[in-house]
Amino acid sequence: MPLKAVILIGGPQKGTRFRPLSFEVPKPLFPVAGVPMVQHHIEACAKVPGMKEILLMGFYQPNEALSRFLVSAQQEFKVPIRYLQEYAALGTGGGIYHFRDQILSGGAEAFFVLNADVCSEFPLQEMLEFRQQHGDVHSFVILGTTANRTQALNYGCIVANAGTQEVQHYVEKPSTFVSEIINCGIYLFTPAIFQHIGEVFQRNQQELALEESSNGWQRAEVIRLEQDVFTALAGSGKLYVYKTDGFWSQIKSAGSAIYASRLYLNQYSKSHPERLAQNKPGGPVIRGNVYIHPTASIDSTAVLGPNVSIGEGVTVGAGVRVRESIVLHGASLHDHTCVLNTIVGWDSTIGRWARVEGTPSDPNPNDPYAKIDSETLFRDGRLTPSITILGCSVTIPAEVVILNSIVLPHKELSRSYKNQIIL
Ligand SMILES: Nc1nc2c(ncn2[C@@H]2O[C@H](COP(=O)(O)OP(=O)(O)O[C@H]3O[C@H](CO)[C@@H](O)[C@H](O)[C@@H]3O)[C@@H](O)[C@H]2O)c(=O)[nH]1
Repeated sequence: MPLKAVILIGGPQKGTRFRPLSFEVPKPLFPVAGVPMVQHHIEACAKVPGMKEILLMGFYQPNEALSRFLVSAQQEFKVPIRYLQEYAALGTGGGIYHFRDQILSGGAEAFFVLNADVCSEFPLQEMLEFRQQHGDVHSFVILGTTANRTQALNYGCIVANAGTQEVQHYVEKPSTFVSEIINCGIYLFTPAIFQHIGEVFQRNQQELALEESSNGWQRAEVIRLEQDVFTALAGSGKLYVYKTDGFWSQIKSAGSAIYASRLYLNQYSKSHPERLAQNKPGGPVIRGNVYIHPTASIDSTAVLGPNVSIGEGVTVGAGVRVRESIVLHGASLHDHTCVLNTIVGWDSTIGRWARVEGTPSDPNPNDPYAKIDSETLFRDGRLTPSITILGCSVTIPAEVVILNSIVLPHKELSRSYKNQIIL
């Protein structure tokens, strides 16, 4: 069956919780477990038999980093990959409606839509099989997972028929409890979805025609898949939920990128064992799952892991300790530095014996359904302790301690800092 996939990558003003990291590279290209965030999506889509094309859709200005990524991903996964740029943020449903002809070109009978800012096992084949078995082949499928009662409120909530899994109610980010089954932001649609989105478009247009406004047509094109389409489809016999027990997490904040890295590194032991560093004579000590880019230079007395990703051209000196961290390309960790729960930005330097440490925001390990909280930066007017982030080209002097801080790009620090945003 000819299939396509659309990955919703959003645009620049979103992803503010990702600052200062999103200054340098669009968030969808931020490396998670050693590869750009959306490469995990692309790899999963490319594996599905019949996948004809993968479309990245967003309102980023196409830039060199994005184009280079698309070219290399096409070669690696042997499937056409294109970027479709929205002229403005059209919402999660507006973009796919605007570009519907491109999505359906070549006779696609069904297509996946995936939010870029999630990490998952992407059980796409299972979603196809589920649709085959339940409902009819014309139905739409949402990937769902279980959350705890409080955290569910931060997601789209789904009430489904226990037998058929047909969606009966859909409420986006409800203010009171609706269901523990949440929307993972991964969907399987048929071309018929465009009739439903089209109805919303027409209604928007009629409503806006009554207002005096010159950009009415443009605003009618802004459509939210969740509130505008799913809520209306619930109970109509067309929308189903396929529940997964596989790993899944949102990637909203920088802290959740470290958590997502851990989930993907874990998966590598099955899917990409070659990407996991091994303990070798004369090599650094590896604890748990660690990714090291082949061009990185690591001293044999360094101790790395668990959950560490080391980028291209990074140098790690003698006696360095790194745990639960992402070190981006070109960074340099001088002898005996200690880096914990931190993202070290591109080309940053940490002086010898310095300690750079953050506080993890991991989900409660005693609750199997807990998700990571991508909380706001401030609570009660204070910076909440979270992972430490060094923007690109930051210089940390020798022998200082940087704790729970966010350092903006190109800063040269001269002393220790604790719980601060360093502008
Ligand atoms: N192309 C494009 N993409 C967009 C736009 N707006 C958002 N996106 C992309 O769509 C995805 C969803 O983003 P949000 O609109 O910020 O929603 P959310 O708070 O992440 O919630 C959504 O995802 C949850 C799962 O992670 C769901 O639980 C929830 O129901 C909803 O679908 C992200 O990958 C984002 O980049 C847009 O105008 N255009």
